[in-house]
Amino acid sequence: MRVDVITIFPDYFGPLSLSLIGKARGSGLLDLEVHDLRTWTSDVHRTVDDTPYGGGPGMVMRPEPWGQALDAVGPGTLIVPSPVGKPFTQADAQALASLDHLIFACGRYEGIDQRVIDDAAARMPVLEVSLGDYVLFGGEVAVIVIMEAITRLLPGVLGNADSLTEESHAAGLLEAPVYTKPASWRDRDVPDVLRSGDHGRIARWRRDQSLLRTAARRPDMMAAYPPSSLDKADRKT
Ligand SMILES: COc1ccc2nc(C(=O)O)sc2c1
Repeated sequence: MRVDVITIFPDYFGPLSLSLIGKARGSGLLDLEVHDLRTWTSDVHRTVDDTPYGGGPGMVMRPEPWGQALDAVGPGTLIVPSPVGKPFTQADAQALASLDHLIFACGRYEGIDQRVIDDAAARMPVLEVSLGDYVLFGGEVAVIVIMEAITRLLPGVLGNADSLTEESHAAGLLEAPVYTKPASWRDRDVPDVLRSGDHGRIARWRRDQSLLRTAARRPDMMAAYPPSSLDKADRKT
């Protein structure tokens, strides 16, 4: 997968050289390049923003540098983290992980001139996404989160791909509690079923725990969880 990130703060992306993402880059599974938007400015002050038409607080990112930057690195699928974007989900991460070329545009200030998005949409798929109902300083942190969600889904990145099938949101439920040694810790014991060796019982216990957790913490996910799959899964275990 090829990924281009365009930002006025390239140093924000140091974390993408660490851990499993760093390894994915080193092994060639992920070809990631971070670009400084100011590369595509032409004035001595390398200006990327200006006052908003219609008045109002703050500054808006100018269209010219963005247009030239996207011409240079595109076409691909353009992802623009934004407070007005669609909520980013695990399903989005799974869909994006199957694509060949992603381009991330990191907004700052009050945002990017809308014509940049409209012009890009005439030449490539554009997704405006938000991480949640809160506002960050800019898109950079959102890109790091999205990149982590996508990269871990790339074949060969996670040592044990089985982790992907049981984890929260993968199957539409929150995952069950996890335990490791010691069997007793500060007078708290690991549930006996997990030490029983009875894989059928263990699978049923984990599923029940997932359903209880999801119902308690994420009723929205439960509402979206098709009853048919509840029956199917119960038949399986
Ligand atoms: C100006 O660019 C921004 C500003 C805030 C912001 N907040 C996001 C979020 O996902 O919460 S993405 C994003 C982009």
